[in-house]
Amino acid sequence: MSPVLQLSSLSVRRGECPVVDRADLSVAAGEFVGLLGPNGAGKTTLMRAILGLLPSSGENSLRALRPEARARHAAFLPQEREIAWPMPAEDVVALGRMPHPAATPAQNRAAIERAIAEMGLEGLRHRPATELSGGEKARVLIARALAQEAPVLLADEPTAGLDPAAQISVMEVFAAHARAGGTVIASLHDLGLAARHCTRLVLMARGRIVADGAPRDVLSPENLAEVFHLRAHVDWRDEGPIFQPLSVIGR
Ligand SMILES: Nc1ncnc2c1ncn2[C@@H]1O[C@H](COP(=O)(O)OP(=O)(O)OP(=O)(O)O)[C@@H](O)[C@H]1O
Repeated sequence: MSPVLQLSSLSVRRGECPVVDRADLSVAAGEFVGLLGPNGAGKTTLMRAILGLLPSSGENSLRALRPEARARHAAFLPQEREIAWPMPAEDVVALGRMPHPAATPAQNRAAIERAIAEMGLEGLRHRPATELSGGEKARVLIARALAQEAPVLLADEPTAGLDPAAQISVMEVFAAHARAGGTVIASLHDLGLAARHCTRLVLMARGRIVADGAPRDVLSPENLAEVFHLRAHVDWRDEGPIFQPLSVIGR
């Protein structure tokens, strides 16, 4: 299957330092990729570079698209959960339709309603978005990204600040998006959620991709120790892995 995103030797420099260092990545339709790595590993920088929000060198298939086409191809959930205007939550979700000027009102309404339902926002839709809690705002912004109906969804820490049930719901919505032929790349710090829901994990450390593959291979005891400085209990059960960080090592 041809990739929906292809990076070759993608690098981003901040001053003298490469903060993303020669990243090679090929992602196909149907994949739910968990982007992992400790704080400062380069996950946000990589996602922003993929979207053309930061200058980068190397090859990036999205860069070939004009900005309007890129916005239809890839939606982005930024790490910051800021909503500046006191507009109703459903109007924030509707902003996801901006890259679709040729869509009919019915198409727009259907996409907005789907996103509101997927994020369980029916009871919040008329509330001013600025008055919502942190987790509620996060769900509104995820719904905005879903309403964009882009085949590729890049989400920067989508589960941060969400209660456990909301975290699982978001991961299930993303997994369903991938099963329906979309592609999701989400940076995650919860290794258990990543192992349980993602089809593939990409592990970054100091700007480099150091492991890429099935959750069981990427979350090896060696990678947990060397990259995360963690000793953990991982039980790879049939119903899904159970992951428990136990202690910090070698730091
Ligand atoms: N504007 C900037 N100027 C200089 N260095 C920066 C800038 N933005 C980010 N960096 C550095 O780039 C590195 C990668 O940052 P990035 O935000 O991509 O990491 P991350 O993996 O997303 O981390 P986290 O898990 O903490 O969100 C970090 O060392 C960070 O300090």
